[in-house]
Amino acid sequence: MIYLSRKLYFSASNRYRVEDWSDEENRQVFGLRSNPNGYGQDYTLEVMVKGPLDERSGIVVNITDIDKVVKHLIQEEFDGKFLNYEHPYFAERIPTTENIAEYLWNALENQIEGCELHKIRLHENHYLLSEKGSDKMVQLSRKYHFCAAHRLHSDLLTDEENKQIFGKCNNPHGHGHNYYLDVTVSGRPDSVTGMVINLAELDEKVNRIVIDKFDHKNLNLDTEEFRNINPTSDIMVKVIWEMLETSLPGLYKIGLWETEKNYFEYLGPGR
Ligand SMILES: Nc1nc2c(c(=O)[nH]1)N=C([C@H](O)[C@H](O)COP(=O)(O)OP(=O)(O)OP(=O)(O)O)CN2
Ligand SMILES: [Zn+2]
Repeated sequence: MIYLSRKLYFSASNRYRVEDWSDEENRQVFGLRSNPNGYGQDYTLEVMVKGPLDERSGIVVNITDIDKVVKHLIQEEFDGKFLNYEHPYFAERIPTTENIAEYLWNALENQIEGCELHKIRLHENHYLLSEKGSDKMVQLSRKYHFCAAHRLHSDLLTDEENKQIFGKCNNPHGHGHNYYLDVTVSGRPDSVTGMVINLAELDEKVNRIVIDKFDHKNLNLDTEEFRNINPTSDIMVKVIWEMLETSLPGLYKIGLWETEKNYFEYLGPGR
Protein backbone atom coordinates (compact mmCIF):
# COMPACT_ATOMS: atom_id res chain seq x y z
CA MET A 1 0.00 0.00 0.00
CA ILE A 2 1.28 3.48 -0.88
CA TYR A 3 0.11 6.59 0.98
CA LEU A 4 0.03 10.01 -0.65
CA SER A 5 -1.25 13.36 0.38
CA ARG A 6 -2.34 16.61 -1.21
CA LYS A 7 -2.46 20.02 0.46
CA LEU A 8 -5.09 22.63 -0.33
CA TYR A 9 -5.83 26.02 1.18
CA PHE A 10 -9.02 27.91 1.85
CA SER A 11 -10.28 30.69 4.06
CA ALA A 12 -13.58 30.90 5.88
CA SER A 13 -15.29 32.82 8.64
CA ASN A 14 -17.00 31.21 11.56
CA ARG A 15 -18.25 31.85 15.04
CA TYR A 16 -18.56 29.54 18.02
CA ARG A 17 -21.91 30.15 19.62
CA VAL A 18 -24.61 28.06 21.28
CA GLU A 19 -27.84 29.98 20.73
CA ASP A 20 -29.44 28.64 23.94
CA TRP A 21 -26.62 30.10 26.03
CA SER A 22 -26.22 33.70 27.18
CA ASP A 23 -23.44 35.90 25.72
CA GLU A 24 -21.56 35.47 28.99
CA GLU A 25 -21.76 31.63 28.87
CA ASN A 26 -20.62 31.67 25.24
CA ARG A 27 -17.70 33.94 26.14
CA GLN A 28 -16.73 31.70 29.04
CA VAL A 29 -16.63 28.54 26.95
CA PHE A 30 -15.48 29.88 23.58
CA GLY A 31 -13.56 33.06 24.46
CA LEU A 32 -12.86 35.34 21.47
CA ARG A 33 -14.27 32.71 19.12
CA SER A 34 -17.77 33.57 20.37
CA ASN A 35 -17.68 36.97 18.59
CA PRO A 36 -21.21 37.13 17.09
CA ASN A 37 -19.82 38.82 13.97
CA GLY A 38 -17.45 35.93 13.34
CA TYR A 39 -13.75 35.76 12.76
CA GLY A 40 -11.64 34.40 9.92
CA GLN A 41 -9.19 31.56 9.41
CA ASP A 42 -6.83 30.52 6.65
CA TYR A 43 -7.16 26.74 6.70
CA THR A 44 -4.71 24.22 5.30
CA LEU A 45 -6.31 20.92 4.36
CA GLU A 46 -4.26 17.75 3.86
CA VAL A 47 -6.09 14.95 2.10
CA MET A 48 -4.26 11.65 2.56
CA VAL A 49 -5.17 8.67 0.39
CA LYS A 50 -3.82 5.16 0.01
CA GLY A 51 -3.87 2.41 -2.57
CA PRO A 52 -1.84 -0.10 -4.52
CA LEU A 53 0.53 1.06 -7.25
CA ASP A 54 -0.69 0.76 -10.80
CA GLU A 55 2.21 -1.08 -12.41
CA ARG A 56 1.85 0.50 -15.84
CA SER A 57 1.59 4.14 -14.78
CA GLY A 58 3.64 3.92 -11.59
CA ILE A 59 1.06 5.92 -9.63
CA VAL A 60 -1.71 5.12 -7.15
CA VAL A 61 -3.96 7.93 -8.30
CA ASN A 62 -3.34 11.06 -10.31
CA ILE A 63 -3.05 14.12 -8.06
CA THR A 64 -5.23 15.99 -10.56
CA ASP A 65 -8.03 13.47 -9.86
CA ILE A 66 -7.74 14.18 -6.12
CA ASP A 67 -7.75 17.91 -6.89
CA LYS A 68 -10.88 17.72 -9.03
CA VAL A 69 -12.94 16.22 -6.23
CA VAL A 70 -11.46 18.15 -3.30
CA LYS A 71 -11.23 21.55 -5.02
CA HIS A 72 -14.84 21.27 -6.15
CA LEU A 73 -15.98 20.58 -2.58
CA ILE A 74 -13.84 23.39 -1.13
CA GLN A 75 -14.84 25.97 -3.74
CA GLU A 76 -18.54 25.15 -3.59
CA GLU A 77 -18.92 24.82 0.17
CA PHE A 78 -16.05 26.44 2.07
CA ASP A 79 -13.75 28.97 0.43
CA GLY A 80 -14.70 32.57 1.19
CA LYS A 81 -17.84 31.57 3.10
CA PHE A 82 -19.19 32.43 6.54
CA LEU A 83 -19.81 28.82 7.49
CA ASN A 84 -22.51 29.36 10.13
CA TYR A 85 -24.69 31.23 7.60
CA GLU A 86 -23.69 29.75 4.27
CA HIS A 87 -23.21 26.05 4.97
CA PRO A 88 -26.32 24.02 5.94
CA TYR A 89 -24.28 21.53 8.03
CA PHE A 90 -22.86 24.37 10.15
CA ALA A 91 -26.20 26.07 10.57
CA GLU A 92 -26.87 23.14 12.90
CA ARG A 93 -23.38 22.65 14.36
CA ILE A 94 -20.56 24.90 15.47
CA PRO A 95 -17.81 24.95 12.79
CA THR A 96 -15.08 23.80 15.17
CA THR A 97 -11.93 22.41 13.60
CA GLU A 98 -13.10 18.95 14.75
CA ASN A 99 -16.57 19.29 13.16
CA ILE A 100 -15.12 20.62 9.89
CA ALA A 101 -12.58 17.76 9.73
CA GLU A 102 -15.35 15.22 10.32
CA TYR A 103 -17.57 16.81 7.69
CA LEU A 104 -14.73 16.79 5.14
CA TRP A 105 -14.02 13.12 5.87
CA ASN A 106 -17.69 12.19 5.35
CA ALA A 107 -17.92 14.28 2.19
CA LEU A 108 -14.75 12.84 0.64
CA GLU A 109 -14.91 9.18 1.71
CA ASN A 110 -15.42 6.94 -1.36
CA GLN A 111 -15.42 9.98 -3.68
CA ILE A 112 -11.89 9.76 -5.13
CA GLU A 113 -11.68 6.99 -7.69
CA GLY A 114 -8.79 4.52 -7.68
CA CYS A 115 -7.80 4.98 -4.03
CA GLU A 116 -9.09 4.91 -0.49
CA LEU A 117 -9.30 7.95 1.78
CA HIS A 118 -6.80 7.44 4.60
CA LYS A 119 -6.91 10.60 6.69
CA ILE A 120 -8.08 14.22 6.70
CA ARG A 121 -5.80 16.68 8.47
CA LEU A 122 -7.11 20.21 8.86
CA HIS A 123 -4.78 22.94 10.14
CA GLU A 124 -6.60 25.93 11.54
CA ASN A 125 -3.28 27.67 12.12
CA HIS A 126 0.31 26.77 12.97
CA TYR A 127 -0.72 25.79 16.51
CA LEU A 128 -3.96 23.86 16.00
CA LEU A 129 -5.05 20.97 13.80
CA SER A 130 -7.69 18.26 13.72
CA GLU A 131 -7.49 14.81 12.13
CA LYS A 132 -10.10 12.24 11.10
CA GLY A 133 -9.50 8.73 9.85
CA SER A 134 -11.72 5.73 9.19
CA ASP A 135 -12.70 5.09 12.82
CA LYS A 136 -15.31 7.27 14.51
CA MET A 137 -12.83 9.26 16.59
CA VAL A 138 -11.51 12.75 15.84
CA GLN A 139 -8.13 14.00 17.05
CA LEU A 140 -7.25 17.55 18.09
CA SER A 141 -3.59 18.60 18.29
CA ARG A 142 -2.27 21.75 19.90
CA LYS A 143 1.31 23.01 19.67
CA TYR A 144 3.11 24.53 22.69
CA HIS A 145 6.55 26.05 23.03
CA PHE A 146 9.19 26.09 25.75
CA CYS A 147 12.91 26.82 25.95
CA ALA A 148 15.13 24.69 28.14
CA ALA A 149 18.73 23.72 28.66
CA HIS A 150 19.91 20.16 29.11
CA ARG A 151 22.96 17.98 29.26
CA LEU A 152 22.76 14.49 27.82
CA HIS A 153 24.48 12.31 30.37
CA SER A 154 23.50 8.91 31.76
CA ASP A 155 24.62 7.84 35.22
CA LEU A 156 24.46 4.27 33.94
CA LEU A 157 27.36 4.95 31.54
CA THR A 158 30.98 5.86 32.24
CA ASP A 159 32.16 9.42 31.53
CA GLU A 160 34.04 8.05 28.54
CA GLU A 161 30.94 6.26 27.20
CA ASN A 162 28.81 9.39 27.74
CA LYS A 163 31.34 11.48 25.80
CA GLN A 164 31.48 8.95 23.02
CA ILE A 165 27.68 8.51 22.67
CA PHE A 166 26.45 12.07 23.25
CA GLY A 167 29.42 14.04 21.88
CA LYS A 168 28.81 17.81 22.03
CA CYS A 169 25.46 17.19 23.82
CA ASN A 170 27.47 15.86 26.81
CA ASN A 171 29.06 19.30 27.38
CA PRO A 172 29.19 19.61 31.23
CA HIS A 173 27.73 23.13 31.03
CA GLY A 174 24.77 21.96 28.92
CA HIS A 175 23.17 23.56 25.89
CA GLY A 176 19.68 24.81 25.02
CA HIS A 177 16.74 24.16 22.68
CA ASN A 178 13.55 25.84 21.51
CA TYR A 179 11.25 22.87 22.03
CA TYR A 180 7.84 22.60 20.34
CA LEU A 181 5.44 20.19 22.04
CA ASP A 182 2.44 18.71 20.19
CA VAL A 183 -0.30 17.35 22.46
CA THR A 184 -3.02 15.29 20.73
CA VAL A 185 -6.35 14.34 22.33
CA SER A 186 -8.78 11.91 20.71
CA GLY A 187 -12.55 11.64 21.17
CA ARG A 188 -15.96 12.36 19.71
CA PRO A 189 -16.79 16.04 19.14
CA ASP A 190 -19.31 17.07 21.82
CA SER A 191 -22.80 17.30 20.28
CA VAL A 192 -23.32 20.85 21.64
CA THR A 193 -19.87 22.49 21.61
CA GLY A 194 -18.43 20.50 18.65
CA MET A 195 -15.21 20.08 20.64
CA VAL A 196 -13.19 16.98 21.51
CA ILE A 197 -11.77 19.08 24.33
CA ASN A 198 -12.09 22.77 25.07
CA LEU A 199 -8.84 24.49 24.09
CA ALA A 200 -8.93 26.68 27.18
CA GLU A 201 -9.01 23.54 29.34
CA LEU A 202 -6.26 21.86 27.31
CA ASP A 203 -4.07 24.99 27.46
CA GLU A 204 -4.58 25.40 31.20
CA LYS A 205 -3.58 21.79 31.89
CA VAL A 206 -0.60 21.58 29.54
CA ASN A 207 0.73 24.97 30.65
CA ARG A 208 0.32 24.19 34.36
CA ILE A 209 1.51 20.58 34.30
CA VAL A 210 4.31 20.77 31.72
CA ILE A 211 5.23 24.15 30.26
CA ASP A 212 5.45 26.09 33.54
CA LYS A 213 7.75 23.39 34.93
CA PHE A 214 10.11 23.21 31.96
CA ASP A 215 10.11 26.66 30.35
CA HIS A 216 13.38 28.58 30.84
CA LYS A 217 14.75 25.83 33.08
CA ASN A 218 17.77 23.63 33.13
CA LEU A 219 16.08 20.22 32.83
CA ASN A 220 18.86 18.34 34.66
CA LEU A 221 19.22 20.80 37.54
CA ASP A 222 15.87 22.57 37.91
CA THR A 223 13.26 19.83 37.36
CA GLU A 224 12.23 16.90 39.57
CA GLU A 225 11.36 14.87 36.47
CA PHE A 226 14.93 14.83 35.09
CA ARG A 227 17.00 15.12 38.26
CA ASN A 228 17.99 11.47 37.94
CA ILE A 229 17.01 10.76 34.34
CA ASN A 230 18.91 11.61 31.19
CA PRO A 231 16.75 14.28 29.45
CA THR A 232 16.86 12.89 25.93
CA SER A 233 13.83 13.75 23.83
CA ASP A 234 13.12 10.00 23.56
CA ILE A 235 12.59 9.97 27.32
CA MET A 236 10.95 13.40 27.45
CA VAL A 237 7.96 12.33 25.29
CA LYS A 238 7.29 9.43 27.68
CA VAL A 239 7.74 11.59 30.79
CA ILE A 240 5.41 14.27 29.40
CA TRP A 241 2.81 11.57 28.57
CA GLU A 242 2.99 10.35 32.19
CA MET A 243 2.69 13.90 33.53
CA LEU A 244 -0.49 14.51 31.51
CA GLU A 245 -2.29 11.19 31.24
CA THR A 246 -4.37 11.29 34.43
CA SER A 247 -5.51 14.89 33.83
CA LEU A 248 -6.23 14.48 30.14
CA PRO A 249 -8.68 11.67 29.36
CA GLY A 250 -8.37 10.78 25.66
CA LEU A 251 -4.67 11.68 25.51
CA TYR A 252 -3.59 10.15 22.19
CA LYS A 253 -0.09 11.33 21.31
CA ILE A 254 2.83 13.42 22.56
CA GLY A 255 5.08 14.85 19.85
CA LEU A 256 8.26 16.78 20.63
CA TRP A 257 10.34 18.85 18.24
CA GLU A 258 13.76 19.14 19.87
CA THR A 259 15.10 21.08 16.90
CA GLU A 260 13.63 21.66 13.45
CA LYS A 261 15.40 18.46 12.43
CA ASN A 262 14.74 16.19 15.42
CA TYR A 263 11.16 14.98 16.12
CA PHE A 264 10.03 12.35 18.67
CA GLU A 265 6.60 10.94 19.48
CA TYR A 266 4.93 8.59 21.96
CA LEU A 267 1.44 7.12 21.72
CA GLY A 268 1.28 5.50 25.15
CA PRO A 269 2.19 2.07 26.48
CA GLY A 270 2.12 -0.74 23.91
CA ARG A 271 1.36 1.50 20.91
N1 LIG B 1 17.96 9.81 20.14
C1 LIG B 1 18.40 11.04 20.46
N2 LIG B 1 19.49 11.52 19.90
C2 LIG B 1 19.90 12.77 20.20
C3 LIG B 1 19.16 13.56 21.11
C4 LIG B 1 18.02 13.01 21.70
O1 LIG B 1 17.33 13.65 22.54
N3 LIG B 1 17.68 11.75 21.35
N4 LIG B 1 19.57 14.83 21.38
C5 LIG B 1 20.66 15.34 20.88
C6 LIG B 1 21.09 16.71 21.34
O2 LIG B 1 20.28 17.16 22.38
C7 LIG B 1 21.34 17.81 20.32
O3 LIG B 1 21.32 19.07 20.93
C8 LIG B 1 20.67 17.82 19.03
O4 LIG B 1 21.62 17.18 18.25
P1 LIG B 1 21.90 17.34 16.70
O5 LIG B 1 20.66 17.22 15.95
O6 LIG B 1 22.98 16.37 16.41
O7 LIG B 1 22.52 18.78 16.64
P2 LIG B 1 22.31 19.95 15.63
O8 LIG B 1 20.90 20.44 15.70
O9 LIG B 1 23.38 20.93 15.92
O10 LIG B 1 22.47 19.31 14.21
P3 LIG B 1 23.75 18.96 13.33
O11 LIG B 1 23.27 19.14 11.95
O12 LIG B 1 24.08 17.51 13.64
O13 LIG B 1 24.82 19.90 13.73
C9 LIG B 1 21.50 14.57 19.95
N5 LIG B 1 21.02 13.27 19.66
ZN1 LIG C 1 20.25 18.93 23.07
